[in-house]
Amino acid sequence: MFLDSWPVLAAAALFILISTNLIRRLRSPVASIPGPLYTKFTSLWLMRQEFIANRRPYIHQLHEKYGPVVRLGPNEVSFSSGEAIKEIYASGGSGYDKTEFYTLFKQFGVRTMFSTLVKGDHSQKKRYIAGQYANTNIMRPQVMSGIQDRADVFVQQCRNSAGMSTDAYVSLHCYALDCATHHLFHPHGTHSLEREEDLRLMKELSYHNSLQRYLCQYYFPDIWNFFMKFSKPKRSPDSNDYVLKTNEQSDLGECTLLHKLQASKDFFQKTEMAAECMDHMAAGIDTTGDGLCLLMHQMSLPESQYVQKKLFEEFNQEPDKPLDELPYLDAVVKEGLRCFPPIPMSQPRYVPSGGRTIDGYFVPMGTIVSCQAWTVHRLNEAVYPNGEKFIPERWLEEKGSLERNRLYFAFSSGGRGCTGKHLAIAEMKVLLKEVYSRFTTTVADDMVGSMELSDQVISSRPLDQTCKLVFTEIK
Ligand code: HEM
Repeated sequence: MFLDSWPVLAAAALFILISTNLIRRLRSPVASIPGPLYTKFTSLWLMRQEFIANRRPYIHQLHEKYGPVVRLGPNEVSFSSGEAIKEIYASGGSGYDKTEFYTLFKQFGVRTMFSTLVKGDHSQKKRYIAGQYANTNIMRPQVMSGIQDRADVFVQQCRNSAGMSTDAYVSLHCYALDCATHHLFHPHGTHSLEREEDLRLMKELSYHNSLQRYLCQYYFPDIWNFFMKFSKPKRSPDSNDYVLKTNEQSDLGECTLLHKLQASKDFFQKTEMAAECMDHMAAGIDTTGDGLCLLMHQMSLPESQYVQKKLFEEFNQEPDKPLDELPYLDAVVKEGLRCFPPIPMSQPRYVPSGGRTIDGYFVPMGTIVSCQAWTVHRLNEAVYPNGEKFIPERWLEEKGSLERNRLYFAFSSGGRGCTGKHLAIAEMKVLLKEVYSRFTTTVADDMVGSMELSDQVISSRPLDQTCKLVFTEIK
């Protein structure tokens, strides 16, 4: 009797399960947030967009259609207002906890400051690390002279290739790697602008295609771990070796990160030190390299040639003025990172217990919420009019300055914002000053590669990873 009716019972059980699930989703406060109907029931479409590297443009389109708050799935919401940024990323100092997405960024199997999920654990690590990245430390001669030396090499290479087509994508990523490793490991930093063996590290770190692999690891961890038992491909083996060997050195400059970590060895185990350094090396190369590359490409287009002239005038008027007292240079760097944020994608966080009201909507505990710089910087017309356009002058206007800076999300916001911000800005300003006080740049005739953004796991890079420019010396 029972055997006869089991298919009916199974179907009934399945029906009850699906309908309770549907009712739960429809009753959730997330269901009343604007968004496509299907996102009330499933995240599958979002997942598909991620696998085809289209998450950022997809979310941007949804914001264009539905406004500043958009439901992405039954358990995920995207925001784009300043109010939401403040709540998600800065409430209580460092905002909400990170999601498991950041587990993907473990190094040598351990959590770094970046991949630590919970507030308390993060702030303990940050206490030891943040000081080395404070502006006062970055401005010290030991750090700045290392950046200056690398910029001098870059300029020498521009001189050697003046008038010819040069791939600035390669040299700018080398510059970013060399500056970051100088700050991490001086005197054991890389010289990839000059040395072939260091150039290999830059290529290994910058020319990878791992988006789908990371996503499989994130969405299907059990299957991933099962297959990894049989084959464990080593991520960036040369870079790992370099970091592990350098971590054995004991003659490090006192401004370096590794010096500070070694002095805090009661807190950091050896593997943790290496993981932290590896993470900062990776964080420092593509971000600054891509940021500079996208900016210099934009400045080399015919419509932005005037920006180069204005920079040249600023540099020439008072050649010895400190970098942080050059308002137009500051405006150019800010506008470059506003238009082309190297981390333009969502930075996911969990709504804490009790739920929160964000931008007027109640969002229950455990919902994944995020903002993406690409949308924040483009769809807030009142703060950034003509948001699609590269207009450095907007940053010079007194009116609206507070709002512009408040909404600026290139380095994220709050206690979990970019630790390397001052280092990155110093690198960018030194290089732009050295280049544009001597050269003009134009896009080379043989530049056929696309500069469209190609999304990786959290960062984006120029699609074809090439940017051919011509450097012409100013007589
Ligand atoms: C233009 C260059 C850069 C940009 C636009 C940038 C942007 C960002 C952003 C948006 C975050 C937060 C990401 C998230 O929460 O998901 C972040 C975090 C971080 N960045 Fe950067 N970054 C840059 C350069 C650097 C450099 C040069 C370093 C170090 C050498 C660095 C080290 C870090 C670290 C360690 C974190 C984690 C901070 C924490 O969790 O407390 N970044 N960066």
